[in-house]
Amino acid sequence: MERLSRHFRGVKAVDDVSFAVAPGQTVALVGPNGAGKSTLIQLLSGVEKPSSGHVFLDGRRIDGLAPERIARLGLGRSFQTSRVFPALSVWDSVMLGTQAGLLRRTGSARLVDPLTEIAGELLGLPAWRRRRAEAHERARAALQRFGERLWPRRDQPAYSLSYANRRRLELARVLAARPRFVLFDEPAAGMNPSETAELTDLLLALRAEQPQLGILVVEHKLSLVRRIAGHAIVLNQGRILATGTPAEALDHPEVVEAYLGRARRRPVNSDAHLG
Ligand SMILES: Nc1ncnc2c1ncn2[C@@H]1O[C@H](COP(=O)(O)OP(=O)(O)OP(=O)(O)O)[C@@H](O)[C@H]1O
Repeated sequence: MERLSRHFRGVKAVDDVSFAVAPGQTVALVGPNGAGKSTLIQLLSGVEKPSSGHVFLDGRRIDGLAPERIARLGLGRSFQTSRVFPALSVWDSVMLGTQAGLLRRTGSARLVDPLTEIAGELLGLPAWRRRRAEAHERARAALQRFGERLWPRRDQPAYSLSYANRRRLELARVLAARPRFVLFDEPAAGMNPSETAELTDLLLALRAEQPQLGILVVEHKLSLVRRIAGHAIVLNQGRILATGTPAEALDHPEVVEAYLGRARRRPVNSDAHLG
């Protein structure tokens, strides 16, 4: 993103921010409440439009595009609160997630064309059967990534899942699209320390399996940030306050002074909560 800003009636939520995430890089975005992290994710995923500045994906400007178009170009995102429909089954929720990835390949202009879908299903067209088999495979892989957490519950409605499993389902939905870049908005929010450690291991495994995946993760839990991110960016009042390795950025004197006063008195590897 280049000189990206978003102002809301005088509030500079994001103010002249520029940085890049390369394929294979994991970047953490941290900062206190109200720093502008969520607004930045909204801008990158097309939900909000910038007041000024640009967003590029593979050198192509995407800041004017609709969110579903951006998703189809290979930029997936999770939401702070799960976006899966409560009444849908776990399986159907993840099947929905497969659509962006499959349509990216076919280049279809629409997310789902209902008439084609119905005709394909009724007639059992070969192309439709292939696409469906591929969607099944992606959904299965995305759910099984979470071990026994989601797969045995695939026929249950999403509302019956525990809180942590609903968060996992949100990530499975994103990963089922096989994005090339992902934006994770507080994936560990509300998780206890052992759930957070499990999620950290899962993200490390994901990175090992997909070494070209670019990840931008907003997270308050510094234990996760320190383990998975190669690079950290600290935002404060919409602007970049510090960047570097997580150790450099988080231990930067200004950051420590402003936000980690409490955490500094705790062991360094504690699950300090920034903000
Ligand atoms: N739609 C909006 N209208 C007006 N102000 C907004 C809007 N969205 C965000 N803001 C303001 O922009 C600033 C940045 O908010 P944002 O939610 O991006 O911060 P954040 O770093 O994600 O915080 P948190 O960690 O609490 O999620 C805040 O002052 C917020 O009140």
